[in-house]
Amino acid sequence: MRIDVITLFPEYLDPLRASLVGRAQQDGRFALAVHDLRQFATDRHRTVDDSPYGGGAGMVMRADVWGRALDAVAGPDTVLVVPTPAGERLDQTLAAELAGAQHLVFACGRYEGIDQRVADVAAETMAVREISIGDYVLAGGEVAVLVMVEAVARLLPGVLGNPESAVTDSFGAGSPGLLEHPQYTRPPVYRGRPIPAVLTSGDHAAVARWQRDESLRRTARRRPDLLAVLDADTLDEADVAV
Ligand SMILES: COc1cccc(COC(=O)c2cn[nH]c2)c1
Repeated sequence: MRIDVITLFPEYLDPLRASLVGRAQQDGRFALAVHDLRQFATDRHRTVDDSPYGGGAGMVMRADVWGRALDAVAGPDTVLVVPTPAGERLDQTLAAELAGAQHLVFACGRYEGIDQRVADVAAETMAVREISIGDYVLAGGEVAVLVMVEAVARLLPGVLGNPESAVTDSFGAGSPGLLEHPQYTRPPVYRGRPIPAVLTSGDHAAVARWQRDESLRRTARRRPDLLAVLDADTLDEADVAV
C-alpha cells in the first residue's frame, strides 16, 4: 500500500515516522509520502485560500491549487480520503475497507474546508471518501489523518506483533459491536486490589464466560447504542441481566 498526504503542515505528520507505524514503513508494509500543498500555489503570495462564495466567516481552500496537487499525486487507482466533520463516520469496518486499498491519498483541509468541486472532479476518475473521525471540529485534517493512518496500518499484514488482537479488540472482527472486557496483568495484587479470581482458576470456559459477560456489561453501561444492533441470541447467551 502507498499512502500520500497533502497538507499545509507537513511536520504535523512526523509522528507517523515513530513507533508501530514508523516500523511498518521501515519493514516495507506501506510507503508514506507527505506533500506541502503550498508548492502547488502558483501566485507570488502562494495563495491557497479565499473568501467563501455565499458569504460567511472564514476562508475556503482553492480548488485550482488542490487540483494541481491531486494531479501530481493521485490517479485512477487512488482512494482519495478527505477528513471532515461533514463526512461518513470512521469505524473499524471502514478502517478495514481502507486497509484493502492499493493507494490512499489524504487531503488535509484547513480553515472552513476545501472547495467542493475538488472532491466532485476527483470523483470522476477515482474513489472519494469524505470521512469524519467524530462529531467535533479540529483546526485541520492532519490529526484525523494520524488517526486514520494508525487505524489502517495496524490492520496491514505483518504490522501487528499479535494479529489476534486486531480481532479481539473492541470493535474487532471477532466481536462486532461489543466493547472489550477489562484487562489485568501482574502484580496479582495492586494497592490492595486482587484480580478477578476466575482469571487464575484455569477454567477456560469460565474465563470466556466472564469475559463475554464483562463485555456485555461494559457495553450496556457505556455504549447502549451498540447493544441495539446486537441480535437476540447474542444477548441470550449472556449470563448477565443486560
Ligand atoms: C475538509 O474540511 C474541513 C473543515 C474543517 C475541519 C476539517 C478537519 O477535519 C475535522 O475537523 C474532523 C474530521 N473528523 N472530525 C472532525 C476539515
